[in-house]
Amino acid sequence: TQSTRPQRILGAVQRNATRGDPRSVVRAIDQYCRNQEWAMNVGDEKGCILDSVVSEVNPATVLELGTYCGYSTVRIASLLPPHAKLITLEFNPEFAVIARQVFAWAGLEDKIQLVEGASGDLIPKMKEQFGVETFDLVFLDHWKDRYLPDTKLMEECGLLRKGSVLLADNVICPGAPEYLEFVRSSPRYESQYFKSHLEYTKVEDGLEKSVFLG
Ligand SMILES: O=C(NC/C=C/[C@H]1O[C@@H](n2cnc3cncnc32)[C@H](O)[C@@H]1O)c1cc([N+](=O)[O-])cc(O)c1O
Ligand SMILES: [Mg+2]
Repeated sequence: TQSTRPQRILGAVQRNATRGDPRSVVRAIDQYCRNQEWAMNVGDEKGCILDSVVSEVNPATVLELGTYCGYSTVRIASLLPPHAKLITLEFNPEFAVIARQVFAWAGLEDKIQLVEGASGDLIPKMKEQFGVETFDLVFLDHWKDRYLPDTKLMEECGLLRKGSVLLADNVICPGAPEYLEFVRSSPRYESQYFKSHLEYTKVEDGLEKSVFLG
């Protein structure tokens, strides 16, 4: 039977990456998606911006919305301090199965908690079910029309504190216009645009970093 794109990405990791070496997993996925088959990973160019924001924030608690194959999850987790926690939400069970194997190959299972379900349902349960107070960093990379409603939901659920950083992928392509308008005009956020390119292409895209001011 025909394999799926996530299955082929996992195959590229298992063939080309070194077990327990997260950076080799990231490199294997980038090489496969640049040379063989495009996929919606944040990619190597925007990934460097992601790395710099993660290093600057040095978060103890991270929330990722939209795991897909786990490329950005591995990229973030590989930079976290020893006792930091990364929770990633994914509602497609097939993608979750692949992502868990990618985390295992990278040797990062202990740092990453993948929770299967829809962000809109899971965000209100974060405190009670997952013992989270607030998130130091949130990486938004799920359906673009969910960025704004989920941000408002995180605020309402008290999951953001003064200084929490939201980092959103694809604010230009495919685009998240309502989200961008909100974080750039709201007095409760200090926003900054990092211009880059859509993964593995020359098309403009970028990341928007928004600090919650409380
Ligand atoms: O569409 C894009 N991303 C959507 C990502 C979606 C991923 O997040 C999950 N998800 C969605 N809502 C969810 C709610 N809750 C949990 N998981 C969820 C989906 O099951 C998928 O694994 C995209 C598209 C392009 N592009 O060039 O077309 C480029 C990119 O970088 C992209 O990120
Ligand atoms: Mg993306």
